[in-house]
Amino acid sequence: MSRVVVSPAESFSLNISEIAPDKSISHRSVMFAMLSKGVSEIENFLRAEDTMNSLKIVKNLGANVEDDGKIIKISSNGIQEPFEILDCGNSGTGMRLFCGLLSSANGHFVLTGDKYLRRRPMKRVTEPLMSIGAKLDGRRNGDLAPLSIRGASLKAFEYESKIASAQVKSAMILAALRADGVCTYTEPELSRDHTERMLKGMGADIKVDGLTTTVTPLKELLEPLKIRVPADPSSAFFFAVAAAIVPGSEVTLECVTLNPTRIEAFKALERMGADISYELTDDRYEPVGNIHVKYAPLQGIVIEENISWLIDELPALSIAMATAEGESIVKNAKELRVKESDRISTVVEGLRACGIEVDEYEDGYRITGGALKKAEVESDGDHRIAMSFIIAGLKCGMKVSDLECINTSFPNFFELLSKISKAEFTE
Ligand SMILES: O=C(O)C1=C[C@@H](OP(=O)(O)O)[C@@H](O)[C@H](O)C1
Ligand SMILES: C=C(OP(=O)(O)O)C(=O)O
Repeated sequence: MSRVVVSPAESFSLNISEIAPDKSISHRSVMFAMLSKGVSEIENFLRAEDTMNSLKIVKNLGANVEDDGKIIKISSNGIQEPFEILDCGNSGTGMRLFCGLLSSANGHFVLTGDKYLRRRPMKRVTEPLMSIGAKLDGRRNGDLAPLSIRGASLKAFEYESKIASAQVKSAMILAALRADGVCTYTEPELSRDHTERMLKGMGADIKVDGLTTTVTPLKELLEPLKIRVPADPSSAFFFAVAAAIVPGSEVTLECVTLNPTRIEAFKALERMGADISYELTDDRYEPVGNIHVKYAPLQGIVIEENISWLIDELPALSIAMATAEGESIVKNAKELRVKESDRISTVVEGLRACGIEVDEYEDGYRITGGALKKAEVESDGDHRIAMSFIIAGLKCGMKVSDLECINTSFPNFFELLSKISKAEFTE
């Protein structure tokens, strides 16, 4: 299944309750279980490559994992030095958060990943961690994986980050839990806050005041985590765009996290004209609920603030922008260049292949909405690019190649797509 030809869709009306579970929360759930004194129970864990790699790493670090296929139970007697190299696969979240978790653990650890992850910058975590005493190294002076970590004693810190990154923030919060005094971390814009919510829910002393998070190191192990992972808004968003661009369509996306740091792309789609409503159904670690999206003609939009709140959805949003009336601009989104692919280049090249006028900037792009035409697009090994252009195919037909990457975050994507469109696979 390395290439797919997608046919244009007729109007559809769907309820989807099987959107892939949240990737950010799934990674964190298995890592944080290692900081607790009892048995953590994780229901609806994302069984995709990125998060299964994190689960495997947690096992290699000595956790006791029982999995009946529905609930994963994890208990730990503390992090053990592993016999294996720890392979994070394609996952930036996995690699960067493990750096924070392992920096203070007893032993030697080697983290690696696939060829895409091994080209992504790691200095953003290795540098601040090393500044508080962590012993890390990697290719290009600690910027590129494979990374090695020798656990060490960490000093208390007051760190001001220049980038709004939940991965960096989470790595530093995990380090702070084992530091020798109270720590503060300040970010330039609020990034997704699952780490703070989940660790607080487990009893950690974490206070958030605007952009500053204060962490008091653990005096004892945390309470076990008992969580049902909600659906991932970043995965749900592909089907939101599908409903927003196929005239006469509507979709209800069930049990999605409604965390405000995660649903900004839905808000942007709403500002473009789509008819969107939200219904809260649960609120434990996270607000969770249903999102209803109904087609309406779209207008262009400018996106320049709170970029980290919709960074992963920008490729899919750019498909909506390409079908909208008028111009859309994305600015301040340089981070897109260091994701699984350089998502500014892959979006720009893909849309140009579909006949859309696009200007590329260092930190974003300008899209002039128009008639998308069928083209052949390569994903460059990037799941979000592959799924975004498949969704564009619902409008005009599309051939997309290099599809295996979709398994990193959304293994049942094609099963759900088949409810809307005919997809034919070729080698
Ligand atoms: O913390 C997380 O779970 C994530 C944070 C974001 O990355 P950055 O921290 O690099 O912005 C996001 O792009 C990634 O998909 C998941
Ligand atoms: C950027 C992403 O993930 P990660 O950084 O964890 O590889 C993503 O899923 O779009």
